[in-house]
Amino acid sequence: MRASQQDFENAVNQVKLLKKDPGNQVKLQLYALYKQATDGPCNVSKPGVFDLVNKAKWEAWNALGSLPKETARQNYVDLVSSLSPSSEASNQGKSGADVKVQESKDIVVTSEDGITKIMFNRPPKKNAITFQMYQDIILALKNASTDNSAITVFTGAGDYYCSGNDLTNFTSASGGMEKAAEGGAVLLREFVNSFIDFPKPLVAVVNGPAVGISVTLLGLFDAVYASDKATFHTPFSHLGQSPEACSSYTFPKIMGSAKATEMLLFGKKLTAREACAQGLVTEVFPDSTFKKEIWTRLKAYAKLPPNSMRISKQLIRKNEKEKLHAVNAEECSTLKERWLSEECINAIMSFLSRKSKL
Ligand SMILES: CCCC/C=C/CC(=O)SCCNC(=O)CCNC(=O)[C@H](O)C(C)(C)COP(=O)(O)OP(=O)(O)OC[C@H]1O[C@@H](n2cnc3c(N)ncnc32)[C@H](O)[C@@H]1OP(=O)(O)O
Repeated sequence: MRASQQDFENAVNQVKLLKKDPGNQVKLQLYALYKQATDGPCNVSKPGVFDLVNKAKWEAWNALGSLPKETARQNYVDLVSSLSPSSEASNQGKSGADVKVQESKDIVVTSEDGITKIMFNRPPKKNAITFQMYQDIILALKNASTDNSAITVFTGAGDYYCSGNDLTNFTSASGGMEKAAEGGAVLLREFVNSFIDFPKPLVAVVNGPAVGISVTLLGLFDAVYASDKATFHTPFSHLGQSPEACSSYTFPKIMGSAKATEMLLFGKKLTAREACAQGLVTEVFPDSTFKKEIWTRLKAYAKLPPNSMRISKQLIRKNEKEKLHAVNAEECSTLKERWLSEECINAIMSFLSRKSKL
């Protein structure tokens, strides 16, 4: 539900009652969202180089670009609610530990050391993504885009990074396959849009095998670090499906069309080192030292000036955004048809009756 003007005014009053100083980064974000929600895009000239405080405020406001007033109002309300007395109280006494910022069973979101971590947490099902998890991730990314972290990281709990879409999503949905396919396409489009538009550095820490949509999404990440135990598998033809998450565009661009064809059409599974050689993965680490090395590195990256990283990402992504949104829309409408095809229904039934495994 969208935040009303009254919700916004309540949030403005709530900020004045905060017992704990939320820190400069959050205060700047609150200021920027407030100005955007009330005055719209930044319309004043940049303060001089020695006017440090006003310059930082101006930069935070200006970084919001043409964000609509209603979205800024909503983000302000969400940010304040994450700082509310109840979350203040629950965060107390937890220094040194990850602070949980979103309650959800299968997606765990924590924030510490300038890093918001979003973890697939369904190890008994190899972290397969349910409809609820797609929604939880959309919310987690929305919150992470305005929280006080510098970078956002995805990883998986247990031995898998993620086994892709939960293949029971369609068969267990009420209202029949057609309705489920229609709803699935709308959800998928919104889900992928939230990756296309995510404003901060987005990093994947791929701890183990990755399948389907958890692989295709990597083309929208800014960096991908993998354990040497990770594998990358997109068996869309085996499943009677077609590529998603803009991979029909990003994969040929990243690895060339011949290599992308082997993955997206023929379902060739890549090792971490092969994926690195194709440019899908940034760097591979031995599994024994993976976690230690990667978190040390990410904590150092998270100390870099956050506005600078965000602005650089914006420059890199700016010219691609329109194209990515168009590709996403087309892939989703193609998939909606595919999910109703005999090829796809047979493949899912076959998996569910345990006749087939990847
Ligand atoms: C609405 C948006 C839609 C977006 C569309 C995206 C497309 C895709 O993501 S396509 C990719 C879909 N994923 C798969 O096809 C993977 C299917 N799973 C497997 O082939 C195997 O489970 C595995 C190779 C991942 C692991 O094999 P392993 O022998 O090690 O373990 P299992 O005993 O098979 O798995 C344990 C447990 O987990 C369940 N499970 C694993 N993956 C999925 C899945 N994707 N969907 C549903 N359930 C999954 C598996 O059934 C087992 O459950 P039980 O213990 O209850 O039998």
